[in-house]
Amino acid sequence: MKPIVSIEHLHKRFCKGSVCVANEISFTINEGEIFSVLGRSGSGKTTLLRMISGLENPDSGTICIGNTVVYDAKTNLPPNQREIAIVFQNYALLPHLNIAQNIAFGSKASSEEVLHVMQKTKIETLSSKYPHEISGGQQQRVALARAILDKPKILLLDEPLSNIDTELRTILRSELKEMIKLFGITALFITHDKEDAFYLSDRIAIMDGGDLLQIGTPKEIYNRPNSLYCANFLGKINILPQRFSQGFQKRYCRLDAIVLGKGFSHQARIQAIVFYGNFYEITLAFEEETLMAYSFDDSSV
Ligand SMILES: Nc1ncnc2c1ncn2[C@@H]1O[C@H](COP(=O)(O)OP(=O)(O)OP(=O)(O)O)[C@@H](O)[C@H]1O
Repeated sequence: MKPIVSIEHLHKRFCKGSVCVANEISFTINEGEIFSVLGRSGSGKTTLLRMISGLENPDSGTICIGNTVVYDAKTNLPPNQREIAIVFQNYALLPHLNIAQNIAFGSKASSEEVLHVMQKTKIETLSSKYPHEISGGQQQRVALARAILDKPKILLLDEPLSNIDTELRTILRSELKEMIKLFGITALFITHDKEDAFYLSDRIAIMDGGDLLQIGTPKEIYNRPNSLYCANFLGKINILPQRFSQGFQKRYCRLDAIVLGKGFSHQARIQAIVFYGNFYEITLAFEEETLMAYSFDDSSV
């Protein structure tokens, strides 16, 4: 796999050194990959994206995009020389320009290339409309068309699905993935939403307090979290008491890893049952501890 973005030992502190937002971060993003940085608010995701794009200066480290060093101790290329494109949360379309003008704005692309990208993103019929006259989904496609027109090496997506209601979000998310894969774009997606990250990503990096805690495929980080923080962050877990952890390699396990009624031979009192529609969440009380499990089977509840 060919790395398109390589970050080495990226370091950044704010507020005269008191807030660390990037702590010696190193990772690569491969060609054609959707790579997500997932973390809680304030974990440093946006600052990382801003440093890659050249909108924020790191304190130290190296950033390479394609074969070009865009930042190191001696280099600091401005955003327009980094071969990047950014899609912001609100899409940042210019209200006084029509859709075709919005897409072509600031680009050296020919009118044929603008038309081609509009056809590919299925927005050619919106050409003379203005941003306020089109839907949220169409706005996303316009923002994407504008971003990919100049064939950036990396597309940076800064929480584009935030503040959108659940129903539309699901549609936009699937369109976003379809478009990115259709154009073979390499993308860095910043998000605090686990479901979005799982849906969109080839690999996910979990970030907290300026640290990159774990990088892996969605399955790897869900099934083999490398810390209690990552395990907890991605879904509910049980921290296993010693007597249950016999036979398990791990100290903790996910609720869906416990199958009730099949060889589960410990005496327990059912403390709570919560019905979630397609499954139950059951809290079992033992003598000294509680354990939570999911059941997808009405007969065991
Ligand atoms: N220009 C700045 N000056 C001082 N502190 C800043 C600055 N920008 C960000 N911070 C602080 O750095 C930390 C990380 O901010 P950042 O916006 O990168 O986090 P985030 O994970 O993207 O959060 P969110 O999802 O809320 O945007 C926060 O504590 C924030 O208050």
